Amino acid sequence: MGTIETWVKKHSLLYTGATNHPFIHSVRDGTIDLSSFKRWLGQDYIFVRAFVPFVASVLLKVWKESDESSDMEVILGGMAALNDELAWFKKEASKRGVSLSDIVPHKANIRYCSFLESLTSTEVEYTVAVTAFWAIEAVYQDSFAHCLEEDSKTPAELKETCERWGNEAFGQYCRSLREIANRSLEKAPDGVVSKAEIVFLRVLEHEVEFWNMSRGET
Ligand SMILES: Cc1ncc(CNC=O)c(N)n1
Repeated sequence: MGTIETWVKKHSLLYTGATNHPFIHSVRDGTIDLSSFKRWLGQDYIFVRAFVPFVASVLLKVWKESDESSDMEVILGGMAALNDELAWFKKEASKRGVSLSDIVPHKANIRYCSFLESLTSTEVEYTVAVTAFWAIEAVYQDSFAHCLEEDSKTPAELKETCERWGNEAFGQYCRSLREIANRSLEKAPDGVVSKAEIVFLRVLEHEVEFWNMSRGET
């Protein structure tokens, strides 16, 4: 078992809080209201726009710090997928009558985006950044995969959204990121491993806050 799997077990309460949030339950059982979904959509578009430069910073670190050449391809693949994703947000927003240019970022979103920006610093080690990258992607994969399970009652018009992150290919990509993070953590000094664990926990907290915000609770 890798370090990441150990941390997911050790912090299972928080991990489950982020991946089995009431927002996701409401998608899964079909009780979500349209206003929450639209709020999530607009805010997540803003988040993803901040996520792109974060991934760019990970790409820079992989080039400078990683000794495994396949790492770059996985991260570059993730980056390329974000181009598609931004186009999807625009299409989805226009379909639902959400004007993306008028979205005001919520406080929880601003805090999360600032946290991402802090991780772009050259002072932040590749190991720490790639752990955060894995965690951010994994929370969405696990969350939306729940909405596609056999017994889920996800409304037909939300299936496409859930498939975006809940699909098997995205699951495989997350496992590749986890392997990359695990291998990097294995070689890292204790101080860096401790920092990565804290960053992992911060990501989970921000994700919980993001779902809370999407429910209109903050
Ligand atoms: C708040 C949040 N966390 C993770 C993701 C998934 N990564 C890229 O799309 C996302 N879109 N939004």
